[in-house]
Amino acid sequence: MMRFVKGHGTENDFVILPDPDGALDLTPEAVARLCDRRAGIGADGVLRVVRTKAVDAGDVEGLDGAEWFMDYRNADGGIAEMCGNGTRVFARYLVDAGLAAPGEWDIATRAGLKRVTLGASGDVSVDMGAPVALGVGEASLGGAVFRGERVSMGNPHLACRIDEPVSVLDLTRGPDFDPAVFPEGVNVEFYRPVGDRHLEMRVFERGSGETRSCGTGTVAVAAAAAGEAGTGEWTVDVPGGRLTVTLDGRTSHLRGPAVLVAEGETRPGWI
Ligand SMILES: N[C@@H](CCC[C@H](N)C(=O)O)C(=O)O
Repeated sequence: MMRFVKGHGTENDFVILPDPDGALDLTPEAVARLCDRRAGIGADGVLRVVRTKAVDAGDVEGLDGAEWFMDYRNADGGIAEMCGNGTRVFARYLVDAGLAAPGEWDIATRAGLKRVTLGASGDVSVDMGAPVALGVGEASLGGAVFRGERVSMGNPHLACRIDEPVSVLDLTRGPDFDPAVFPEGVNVEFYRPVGDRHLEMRVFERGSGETRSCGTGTVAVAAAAAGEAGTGEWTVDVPGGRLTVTLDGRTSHLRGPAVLVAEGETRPGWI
């Protein structure tokens, strides 16, 4: 039996598993079953909520500055370094559960400490760190080749600018890419400018398929659209809503809604 909370950030949805002492043996198979939209609870990923001192986060240093570690898993059970919407929903959960106070504090992730800012309700903002531009790359979809900017947000992205509305894309199948260029896989974003510092975006996420939003992806496309010296506030419309990205040349911030919608328990023996 497992206690869970369900939440989302601009419809990028998560099963949240409170596991303060790290007692849960969370296998990839269990994650995939939880995220299954027909036979499980259904989600783009899992956020295990565990005390930093109760986990071994590999070679990531400096995490003990944060009480809570976000153990993020993709819907296919795979591990990802970072999830922008996940950190926002994770922070909302901690405040809602009385495990942290509204304000400003760090969450430990596999991509290092991420500082969140939130009130007792409303939007959650997270300092996502500096987007790292890695040069051009390409992916193909439905026989067409899309060139874009490779960007690391701790996790890998390919941000492809397109000229037509993003709604025309068929993302029922994922883009193909060269595994020699993206040995860890890649999250592929398609974006189009629709106004002044205003973009629309769709994404095909590594390990989850098309999702209705991706926080690291929105920062990656804002950074790609802004170019090298770009700073300022960007609005990014995704199928699940609207996110705001602020670039200041040193770091990036992601702001938007984070909502908890349900809680419950899995049936004994199911997982
Ligand atoms: N939706 C997330 C990103 C989740 C991880 C991604 N699928 C990966 O494998 O890198 C976000 O909001 O950033």
